[in-house]
Amino acid sequence: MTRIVDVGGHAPYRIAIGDGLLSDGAALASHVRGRHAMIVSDAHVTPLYARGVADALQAANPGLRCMVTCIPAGESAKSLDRFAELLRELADFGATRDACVFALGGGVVGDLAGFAAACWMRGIDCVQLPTTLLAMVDSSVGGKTAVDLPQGKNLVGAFHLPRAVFADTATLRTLPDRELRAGLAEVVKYGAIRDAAFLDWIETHADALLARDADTLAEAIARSCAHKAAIVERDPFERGERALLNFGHTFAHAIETEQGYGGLNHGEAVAVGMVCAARLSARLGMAVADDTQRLAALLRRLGLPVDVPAGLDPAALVAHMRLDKKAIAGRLRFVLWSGAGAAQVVPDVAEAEALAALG
Ligand SMILES: O=C(O)C(=O)C[C@@H](O)[C@H](O)[C@H](O)COP(=O)(O)O
Ligand SMILES: [Zn+2]
Repeated sequence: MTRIVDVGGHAPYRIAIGDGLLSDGAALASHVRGRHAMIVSDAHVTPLYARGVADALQAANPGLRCMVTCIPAGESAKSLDRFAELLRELADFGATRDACVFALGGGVVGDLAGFAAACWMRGIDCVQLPTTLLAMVDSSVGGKTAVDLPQGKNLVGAFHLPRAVFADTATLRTLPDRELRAGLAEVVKYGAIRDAAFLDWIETHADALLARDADTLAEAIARSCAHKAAIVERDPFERGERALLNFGHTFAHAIETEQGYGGLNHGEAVAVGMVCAARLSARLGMAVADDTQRLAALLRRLGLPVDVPAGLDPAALVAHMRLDKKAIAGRLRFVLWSGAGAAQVVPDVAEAEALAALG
């Protein structure tokens, strides 16, 4: 069974979630307007799925020229250097404005390939083919594309909506456990910020999610995508409510940056960040400490970290937070929590409070 989530707005597109979608060459090829398809993938995913996608595309459209380009696995590939390399490859490939980039992989591939598609000839089509849970429930949807700088995560990027998203849930069978858990952190985020019943559901289904029960995972993906779609179609450029999707991310990005993108992965950092944000909310009187305990307990149960890694300099973390994209006029803004299902953006949080929330 394929689940569909439609994302409305000025350039609507469809998210398809189901088993075997990467083999559906006709569906994939229907999004290619011209003759060039570049499949961008990483060193883990390329050997598993890239040839299959290229063959499926070519079988559906024999006139198509397909190329596969492979980037190193891991967050450090989300760099300006890799970005420039992809642009050079698009040039060598002779990609014209009707070319299509297929981003086959996790969040790093999606963000990097999406950014290259956003910039090549001022914007070409991009189809997202997420192969990690995190990319399926979050990064492949909504059009945020970016690379990191040593000074901060996702600091250079563009909003560039995908033409379509195909989440082939068969790929989750080969996903390392750590990556599965990272994706669950973003799933928990949706329950935390806007759906108390979904948070209950995650608690009830935690074991099934960890055991990769196919139906339970597909339901979690579809419900997460529906939440994200509802927000990004109303606020594609993060002028308002989209910032709620950044719950936990001010702390998370600071940790990822301070660790040089080689420590916690994004989902793990978001887990820690959400607990810090919940603690901060309790300190500011918005939430009760029990809610923080409940969130931390669920994340722990899902195998995620909840404490800031030892040895990180709190002052350095706060310095990174000042370059957060939500900050205004140098003042810290956080997405804070009022308990299950409710969050809001709070401007001008005192540095001392942010420091204390690190735990
Ligand atoms: O789509 C969004 O909006 C989000 O904030 C979702 C986040 O989970 C995601 O990590 C996003 O890439 C963070 O964006 P940033 O603007 O904080 O760099
Ligand atoms: Zn995130």
